[in-house]
Amino acid sequence: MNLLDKRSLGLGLGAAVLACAVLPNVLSAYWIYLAISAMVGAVVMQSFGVIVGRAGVMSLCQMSFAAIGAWVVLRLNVAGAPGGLLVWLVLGGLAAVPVGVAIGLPALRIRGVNLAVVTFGFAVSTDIVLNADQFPGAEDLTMLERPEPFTGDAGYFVFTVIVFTVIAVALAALARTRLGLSWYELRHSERAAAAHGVSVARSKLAAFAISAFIAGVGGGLLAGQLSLVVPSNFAMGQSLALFAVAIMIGPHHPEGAVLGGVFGAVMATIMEKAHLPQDFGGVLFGAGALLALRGGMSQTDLTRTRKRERAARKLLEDAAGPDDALPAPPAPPVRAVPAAAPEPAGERRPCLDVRGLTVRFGEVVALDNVDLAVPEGAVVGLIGPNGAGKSTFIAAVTGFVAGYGGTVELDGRPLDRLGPAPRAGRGLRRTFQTTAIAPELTQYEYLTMGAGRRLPRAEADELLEFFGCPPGEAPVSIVDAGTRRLLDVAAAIAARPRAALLDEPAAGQSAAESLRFGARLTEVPERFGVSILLVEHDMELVQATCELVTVLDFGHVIASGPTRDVMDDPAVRAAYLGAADVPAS
Ligand SMILES: Nc1ncnc2c1ncn2[C@@H]1O[C@H](COP(=O)(O)OP(=O)(O)OP(=O)(O)O)[C@@H](O)[C@H]1O
Repeated sequence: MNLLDKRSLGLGLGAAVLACAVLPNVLSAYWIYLAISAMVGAVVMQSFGVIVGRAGVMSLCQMSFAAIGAWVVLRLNVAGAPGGLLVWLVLGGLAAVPVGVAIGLPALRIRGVNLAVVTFGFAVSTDIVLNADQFPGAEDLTMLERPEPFTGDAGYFVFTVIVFTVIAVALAALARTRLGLSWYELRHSERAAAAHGVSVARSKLAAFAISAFIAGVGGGLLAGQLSLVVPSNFAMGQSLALFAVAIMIGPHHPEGAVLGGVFGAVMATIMEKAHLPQDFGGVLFGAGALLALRGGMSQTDLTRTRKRERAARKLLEDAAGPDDALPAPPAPPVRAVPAAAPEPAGERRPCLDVRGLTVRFGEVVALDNVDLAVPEGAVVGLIGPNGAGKSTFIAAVTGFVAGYGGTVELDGRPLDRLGPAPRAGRGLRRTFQTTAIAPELTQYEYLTMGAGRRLPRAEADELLEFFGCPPGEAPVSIVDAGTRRLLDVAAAIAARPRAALLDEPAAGQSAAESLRFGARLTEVPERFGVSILLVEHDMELVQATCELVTVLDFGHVIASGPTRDVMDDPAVRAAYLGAADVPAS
């Protein structure tokens, strides 16, 4: 846990203790009631924080999950079930989970506005069902028994703060796990998450399940507050308004969840005092959400990211000394061939073996019967003009193209029936031409994500230094585009795959940086045990780095073999490189 996280946790726990000690003694009964409403709202906000704030999924039915939790708690109360409110809250949350998973299933195929429509449809259906009957206990006015010593309103406020804090601590711990980090990745790019071996389906369903559980607990807490709840407590309009608050504030951070809860609780009072219709509050939330969407970040994300950036900049300045902005990365010597190559690459066992790869996009034949092998411990180049099929090759080999012809084998095992995440799990990693790294993550977190395991600091530091990236505490948001590509490569290598397929990793770098990167790349097989396929337009980099090269043109292999031979091939020079562009070999 870094210093900022520790400080945030300490501050949060301190604030919770202070709120419990002070507020019940200074607030009037009316304001204590509102404070309970704010904390109940904050718990529901935490559920938005998981699904909307972290996973970036547009869910408009969180109040429906809350209604399930409330219903279960009230039913257990009426039945006089053992355990009391605390146990009933957990059962209410658990009852919402299968429904959350069922609602999450369409999210595996659809996203964005279409998914929002599906979840809103569920909210509407729940509204209809709830209005058809009363909540348990409403008919004979059965009051809900709160647990000792939280029976009074002041005590119940403390109870809600405790529940909120327990969930906040659990979520903070979860945020540091692979699942928690994968939600941030999903929010920015499902493809990038899959390339890191994340099962997008499992990760999304887990987000729905956990957020439904928390919303169910929130609904149960509301039942504990009111005893007699009515369908309008969970109306679809509430889900919509709270969704807007979530987008605006960012309830995936505890302070955002509390702020959202407070807004929800006091907005009606503020509107009343301002002689405005209550629905006007929803309009304000909507306007705030639009502003946040335009800015690309919620308010709490913005505040936290700025704080992290300030701390990281200071770290960088301290590391660089007075004269340099960034520490100069060590420059390993340029070598054309890995030192440990025991025999020419062409004669070594292929680690990745692709045979007869054919990909069609409608009438376009992007790849036609392409053979390519990456020998164990080699750096192999794949070059060709724009549109030749290089990125398609990487996409198909790593499982991002459904229905290709030919075979892909890693260490002799066929991968053709597997999707991207299992292929990554088997040891086949890739990077993308356009990086989509979540800017909220630190570099350490991103490397952990890529590694797919707990990454010791020393190992992460070694990787970052090796690829010339800033210190690991630096958030991705302050890392420039060129360095992000290197970070992407470092994250792929962190997984220690058998082979990494790199799509133009040096794009946007100066000639000197590119050569320095190439020098590092030649060391990768020996140092990290990873064979490399390098797609590049920079011919100097390819010549300095690759033992073997394959040239594609219009989806066909026009040459393949040792780099020097291929570069000297008149057909290659004529068809692609243009003799003048090729440095003399
Ligand atoms: N999803 C797609 N749908 C339809 N056509 C596609 C798709 N992806 C790629 N293509 C086509 O396949 C061909 C190969 O494209 P690809 O992006 O693989 O080339 P490339 O060699 O990587 O080019 P560049 O160097 O510009 O990245 C092009 O004609 C392209 O228009």
